[in-house]
Amino acid sequence: MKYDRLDRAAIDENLAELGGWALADDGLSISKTFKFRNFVEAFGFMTESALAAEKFNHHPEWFNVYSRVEVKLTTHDAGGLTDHDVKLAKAMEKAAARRID
Ligand SMILES: C[C@H](O)[C@H](O)[C@H]1CNC2=NC(N)=NC(=O)C2=N1
Repeated sequence: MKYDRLDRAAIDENLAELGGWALADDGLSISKTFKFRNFVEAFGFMTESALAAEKFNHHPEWFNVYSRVEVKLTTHDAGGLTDHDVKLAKAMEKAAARRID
């Protein structure tokens, strides 16, 4: 397990590659809102993301209402952003193939 915090240059680089993720004002987390056609699609995304999270032992903070899932990623053990957040964000992008915007 690597808990090294990413520096600002690494964060910016990864955010540019990921697309659509916003860095929090305090620089300690990234977030993105995913929209789906309905609750089943949103929950499918959450299910696939949950399996990736378990595999990585790295878990999202998230909030779901019907077809919308708001996601926030941070590494609690490191008090900020690490490679683990980037890895989970990439897995969530894959899981969100059926998003509508
Ligand atoms: C004990 C367990 O391995 C740790 O608490 C893991 C679990 N999932 C985690 N998820 C996230 N997002 N940050 C962590 O620091 C973290 N730590």
